Amino acid sequence: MPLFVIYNPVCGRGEATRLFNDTVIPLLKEHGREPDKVEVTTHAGHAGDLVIDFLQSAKGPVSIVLGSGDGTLHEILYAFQAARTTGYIGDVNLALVPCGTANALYSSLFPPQSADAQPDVLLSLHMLLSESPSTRPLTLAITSLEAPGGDEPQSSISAVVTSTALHASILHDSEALRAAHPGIERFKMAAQQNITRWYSASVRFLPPCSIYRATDNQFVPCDTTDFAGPFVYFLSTVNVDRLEPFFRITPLHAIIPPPARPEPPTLDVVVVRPLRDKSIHDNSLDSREQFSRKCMTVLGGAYQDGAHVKMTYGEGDQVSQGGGQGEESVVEYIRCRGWEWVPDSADETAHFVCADGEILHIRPDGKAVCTAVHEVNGCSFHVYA
Ligand SMILES: Nc1ncnc2c1ncn2[C@@H]1O[C@H](COP(=O)(O)OP(=O)(O)OP(=O)(O)O)[C@@H](O)[C@H]1O
Repeated sequence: MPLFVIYNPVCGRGEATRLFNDTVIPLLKEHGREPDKVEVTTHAGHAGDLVIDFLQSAKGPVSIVLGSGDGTLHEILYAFQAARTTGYIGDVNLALVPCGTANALYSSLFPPQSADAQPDVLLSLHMLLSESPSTRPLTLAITSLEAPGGDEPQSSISAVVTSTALHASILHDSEALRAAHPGIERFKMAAQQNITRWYSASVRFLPPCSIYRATDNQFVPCDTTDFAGPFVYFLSTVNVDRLEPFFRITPLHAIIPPPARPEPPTLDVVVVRPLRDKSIHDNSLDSREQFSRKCMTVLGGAYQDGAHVKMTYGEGDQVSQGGGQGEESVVEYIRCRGWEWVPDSADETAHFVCADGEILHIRPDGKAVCTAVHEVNGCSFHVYA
């Protein structure tokens, strides 16, 4: 199978060049796998062009060793989506070498054992080099931004996360902090800036659609697929149970995995709506500050191995950890084929959508429609794991 090696020299802490020259390429050669091509990205968007160029010369399935974070993978998928016809129909098999900041996909496939242990970044590559390599198919999420006026919708694609509300605002604001804070602390700083904000929008989930019931630890059919706002948190993932090695925001993806192909692909969605809290009666600053404290506790549960999915509204200001019978869960955890997010025209910040770190803007009176798919333009993606 043709082998392409590509890495982003500036992602994460800028260590990919050393890792590839000292370790990855020598390891491939030791195993008799001389790459057909080795490329280094030189600018944003370059990875997509390089991969499409390589595939145009390939006849069948290819293997790609990708040294990057999730953003570079997003660019490759985006290039496939934008190209419409790449001339290539087949499988792309990726060996991920995590070099980025968050590495959500890699750390979901290979969860770290402890925060102290140095992560092994070569596990996907070792699988490619093993005698019987196995791969897992990726589900992709296509987001279309539709607006009145008949213009062709703008669209994007994710292999990790598609979000609105707090998470999209955090990603939007954290870009401005990237130069001064290259590590993941910039996400926490941006979270502080946005934690009291509520987002006015309505949502429709696309079937099949089920909701997690913590009391008996299973998904059950949704009573309704229409959710009214305001929202604090609205985030969907594919392929991952975490966005950082220890931020396990959609843990059920791993604990109760979605059905395998040929079943329709699904997204896992985490929703927090403040007006479900019986102690909140209005959207005054006091109420938003009161709710923000609960929200921090609940989202902090993602750092405790995904404990947030079982948290319930307790007495007054309290959030209960385990959740008692009859207590309302704070998080609504939905598994569905897709969703439509319709922001209120007056709420500017509700118009941001994040697709694997790329920030999209819903146009006035428009909406975002996100749908899970198995392939893009005749091509399906797999990762060695
Ligand atoms: N040579 C380059 N110079 C500047 N930017 C580049 C270059 N090559 C790629 N890029 C850009 O770097 C961005 C960041 O890369 P990537 O997302 O892979 O890493 P990250 O942001 O550090 O990690 P993560 O996405 O896991 O948080 C990509 O979106 C890409 O556009």
